[in-house]
Amino acid sequence: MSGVRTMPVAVIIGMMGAGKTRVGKEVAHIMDLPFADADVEIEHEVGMGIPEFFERRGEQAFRKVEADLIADMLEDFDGIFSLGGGAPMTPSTQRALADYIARGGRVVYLDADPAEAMERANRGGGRPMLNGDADARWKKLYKERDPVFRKVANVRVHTRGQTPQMAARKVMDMIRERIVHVTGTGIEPYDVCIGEGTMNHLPDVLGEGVVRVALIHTQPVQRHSDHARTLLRQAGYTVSDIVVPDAEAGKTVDVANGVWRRLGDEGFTRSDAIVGLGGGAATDLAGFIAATWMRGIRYVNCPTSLLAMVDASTGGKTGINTEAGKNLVGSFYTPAGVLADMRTLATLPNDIFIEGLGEVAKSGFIMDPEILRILEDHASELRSFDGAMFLDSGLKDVVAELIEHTVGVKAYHVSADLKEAGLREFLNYGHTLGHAIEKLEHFRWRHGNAVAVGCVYAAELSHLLGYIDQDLVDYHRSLLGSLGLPTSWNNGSWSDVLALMHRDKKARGNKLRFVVLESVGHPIHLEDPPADAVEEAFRRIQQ
Ligand SMILES: NC(=O)c1ccc[n+]([C@@H]2O[C@H](COP(=O)([O-])OP(=O)(O)OC[C@H]3O[C@@H](n4cnc5c(N)ncnc54)[C@H](O)[C@@H]3O)[C@@H](O)[C@H]2O)c1
Ligand SMILES: O=C(O)C(=O)C[C@@H](O)[C@H](O)[C@H](O)COP(=O)(O)O
Repeated sequence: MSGVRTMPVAVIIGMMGAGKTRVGKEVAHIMDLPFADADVEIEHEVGMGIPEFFERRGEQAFRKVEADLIADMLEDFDGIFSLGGGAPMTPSTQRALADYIARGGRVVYLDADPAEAMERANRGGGRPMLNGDADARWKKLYKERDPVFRKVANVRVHTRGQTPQMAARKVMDMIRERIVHVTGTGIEPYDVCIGEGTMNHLPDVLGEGVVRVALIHTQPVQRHSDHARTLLRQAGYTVSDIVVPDAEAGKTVDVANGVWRRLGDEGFTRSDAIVGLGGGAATDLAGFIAATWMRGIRYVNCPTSLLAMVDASTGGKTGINTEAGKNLVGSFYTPAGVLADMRTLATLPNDIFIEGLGEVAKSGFIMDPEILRILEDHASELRSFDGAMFLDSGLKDVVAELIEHTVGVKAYHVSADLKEAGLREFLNYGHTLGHAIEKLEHFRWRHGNAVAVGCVYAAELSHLLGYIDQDLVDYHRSLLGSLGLPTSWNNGSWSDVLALMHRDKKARGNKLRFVVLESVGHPIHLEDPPADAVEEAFRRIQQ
């Protein structure tokens, strides 16, 4: 073994005949990686074929050699590694795979159609585990192994009816996925899956108990909702397609009422589910419907805007706007999963992409300087985002990295403080003024743009009170400006702004509360700051 600790890019498991070797080789070929098959490695090591080894030494001896070899390869092989069908049944291998996953590994369960796999497994013979009535043996083994495979794998790929090339593409997309795990007190753990084709996981995330699915989406994302509907119908769900008014026009009590009526008319029960697909407005509404229908049913978010991917779809803040203000009615209600399918970004207009960078930068300011570095390094490419070119460009990896980091910041705060008793308020950096701007602009200003101005305002306030120096205020303006985000606003009176800031959810009684920075990555709560500083900071963002 070499001194440097390395590990496979992916480990492929599955039943005999699932295509582990064929598909694994194809994945390795496309990704330009080495491929190893545990059975072939074992044959080299023991100097004979597996049937002969079984016959001479028995299954127990074989499993011991197999487990030792797998343990070594999990520490020392940097490619695609396919395991024999029975390997994951050995407890020490299960532990080694769990450790590999904990180190960031991907254990892919290649879940083939039983008839196809059985037919392939029987071809050519040479499988000691299928001696006798091969079909009956295969079925028995499947019954024992399938639940274990599901447990030990963190990626499951269905290959029914697919050519090895198609299955390999699917595996590749899935092993390239980035997954952020959200957990914490009061949270049923769930994953945010980021990558190309993550929407394909919808049936797995919804699960088997669900019968009807309400697919809530807006018209501009029709192409993506068509795809989701097809996936859901293929998986056997009864799908109600619910198109809601676009953007903030969808986050109203009238729209919510219309959706509740549809759910009632179509017989939605507690075992049914909601899928929210679209920008943050659609996922906020869908989550709110899920939280309120029968006091809470399962929901999955499929965010399609950058902002929804990095922020709105995760964390369980659901809600609508009312006459009183933005997001003042809602609930904390956690999704069963979030599928951020980067393919959907191919149709995203440039201005809506840029808006999303407002929340990305906010997350950098409050916690993760790496986000700020990536934004600085790629500002001009990000600013020129073009959906039509995006998936074939190098920007794709940059954006995936930004999404993963930003969701990580969100998950950290949400995991520690789901109901926003303190720490989670830091995610609201820039929002006290931001929400007021949105309301005064009758929601024609985009959320992320308003948050960008709000961050500059918070920086000015922090500087006026002596927490940060002018350089950091200037940095806010230059970074946000370089991304194409606004840094000033001059379209409303101070008294209107102040009144709305008093309705912010962070306010207590007559006292305003803000989130400000002490330095990058160190936000603090600012309670009841002096009125003249609060107003002077506003004057400074008017220019
Ligand atoms: N719940 C939370 O934690 C949270 C966090 C941040 C923001 N939000 C909310 O999210 C909303 C803002 O989200 P947003 O910026 O996504 O705005 P949005 O939902 O209004 O979407 C912006 C526009 O882009 C369209 N769109 C989205 N994806 C598209 C795609 N792939 N192709 C083409 N068009 C697409 C939408 O239909 C809409 O017209 C606000 O209501 C904000 O309050 C909520
Ligand atoms: O998740 C949170 O908590 C946030 O504050 C994230 C914000 O970026 C987001 O805009 C959220 O919708 C604002 O929530 P609100 O409670 O201020 O309405």
